[in-house]
Amino acid sequence: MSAQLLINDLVFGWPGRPLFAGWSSHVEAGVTWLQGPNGCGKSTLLKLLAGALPMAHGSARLRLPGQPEMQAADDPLAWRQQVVWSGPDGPPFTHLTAAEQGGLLQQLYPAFDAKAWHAAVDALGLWPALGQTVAELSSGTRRKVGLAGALAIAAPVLLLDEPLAALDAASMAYVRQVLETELAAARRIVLVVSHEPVPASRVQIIRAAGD
Ligand SMILES: Nc1ncnc2c1ncn2[C@@H]1O[C@H](COP(=O)(O)OP(=O)(O)OP(=O)(O)O)[C@@H](O)[C@H]1O
Repeated sequence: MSAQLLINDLVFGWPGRPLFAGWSSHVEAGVTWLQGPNGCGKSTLLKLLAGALPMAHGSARLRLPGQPEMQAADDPLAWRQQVVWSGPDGPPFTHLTAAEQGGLLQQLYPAFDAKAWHAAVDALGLWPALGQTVAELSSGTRRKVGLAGALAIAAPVLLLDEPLAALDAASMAYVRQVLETELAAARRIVLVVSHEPVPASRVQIIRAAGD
């Protein structure tokens, strides 16, 4: 059995904007590309799955080979160590340098892989940025620091929100190559929200409730 993410009866909306009204899905290992019109709730869905937003109702469960099933709500810390999210704004602690971000992730995530961090830093051209605080970096470089961190954690679930947006051509090619590798390995679950084409095993279309 490979990794499986099961979303059951998800209900969530923002005030005046219902998004999910009892939505269920079953995500297998491999790269799944989430598509849908602007504002349908793709980014919100990734935040819900990351545990950064509470569901109004429903559940997210993770099945990993040889391990007991986990539920997001049961142990939020354990969930976050298995489910890594990278958003378009870069890492949250902007007073830390890019190098310190790597150090922080190493302490937080047992699955942090220092070699993969250095490979991502190299490929994304981040060496000159390592000594600067995230707040001092351009928005594109900030995103790259967040992305390098997420790609360095060998967690069973990786959630990428617009990983290609605002990247230079070389960095885009690197992210696509990482996704190709994930596709070939198909060992973990990678969910990607992107308006740019990404290599993927399957596409899932999202529509907001009521649209
Ligand atoms: N923090 C928030 N507070 C209130 N409403 C929000 C918040 N975040 C998102 N929304 C609303 O929820 C809806 C879905 O937003 P979301 O960013 O998840 O959509 P999306 O499908 O990722 O859109 P896009 O393709 O434009 O990036 C939008 O109508 C948005 O305005």
